Amino acid sequence: MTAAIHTEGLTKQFSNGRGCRDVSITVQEGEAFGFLGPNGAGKSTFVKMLVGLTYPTGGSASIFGHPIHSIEAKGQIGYLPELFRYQEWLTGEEVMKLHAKLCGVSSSDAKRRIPELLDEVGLGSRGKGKVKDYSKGMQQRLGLAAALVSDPKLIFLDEPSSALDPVGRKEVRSILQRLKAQGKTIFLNSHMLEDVEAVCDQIALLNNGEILRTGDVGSVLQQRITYRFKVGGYTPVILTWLQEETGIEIQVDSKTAGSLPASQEQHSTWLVAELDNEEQAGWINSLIMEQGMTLYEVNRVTGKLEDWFLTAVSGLSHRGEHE
Ligand SMILES: Nc1ncnc2c1ncn2[C@@H]1O[C@H](COP(=O)(O)OP(=O)(O)OP(=O)(O)O)[C@@H](O)[C@H]1O
Repeated sequence: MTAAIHTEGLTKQFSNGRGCRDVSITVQEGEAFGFLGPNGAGKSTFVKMLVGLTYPTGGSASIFGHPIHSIEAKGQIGYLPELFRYQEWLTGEEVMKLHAKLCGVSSSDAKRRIPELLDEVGLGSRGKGKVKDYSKGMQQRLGLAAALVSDPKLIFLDEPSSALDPVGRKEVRSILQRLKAQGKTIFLNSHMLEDVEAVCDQIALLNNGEILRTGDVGSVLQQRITYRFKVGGYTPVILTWLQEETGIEIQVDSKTAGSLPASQEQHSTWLVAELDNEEQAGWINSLIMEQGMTLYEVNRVTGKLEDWFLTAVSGLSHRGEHE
């Protein structure tokens, strides 16, 4: 099967030495690919090369087997840029019509698709209003609808929910999941790791313009995760019982143990355990309470993808921005 995206050593070096270097990836049709990286890592530059907005200075790339910059490649893609800006003097509907026309969408298809898409991104009748009166979040929603107007097979989304509130972010996540279920290929640049976890199959982490790490989201999510339980009425006897009952290594968090006066330590203690899933955390919660301890708080220490990201970039001298 021809890959939706294939790049070999794709490079864009700006005159200041920045950009991205030697990026080789393959994204199969129907896959969702998450491109992560600190600010300035080169993610947008990479996408701009693939959608034909900037020319590579090295390497090669194809979209469904067609060289990037070819009409055949461009005919398959939709793109929501990171720094979106639409014609302020037009209405949302007019922007959509313009994009439909530029993409060669027939007027009957455009007439059907535009109201559907405006509804789907939550703009609905606001599509009749001028872009100049839109909030930034509304403009981003319009950009997402415009990226989908040609019903593209491959959609590049560069930070699609950066301007949205939590409700809007959740809506966009659902749209991405629906697009994926329809078999679309999605290339997602995002700092929203929950979105990447929910939607993507594969991920790559870019740092200083180069791929630092790649992974399969399923495997990353299967990794164990640290939970902390703040309890009252702790005794070593109960802890031993908990460990025997669950077969899980649960320990007093050494960061807090001994740091408080004995009286307070007895009153409130952090227990820490590496768990496979949330069900185990729930099980430990109920056992803690059954044993007469008080459960004050439960923390999932970090998200799993966040762990993967932070571990990869920790200790790097040039995180993101090149010197
Ligand atoms: N036209 C340009 N000329 C010179 N340098 C540029 C140009 N465009 C981007 N850069 C530099 O290239 C590097 C990569 O930028 P890019 O916008 O691709 O990063 P990014 O990973 O998308 O960042 P962010 O997460 O902040 O959006 C940065 O150091 C940036 O300053």
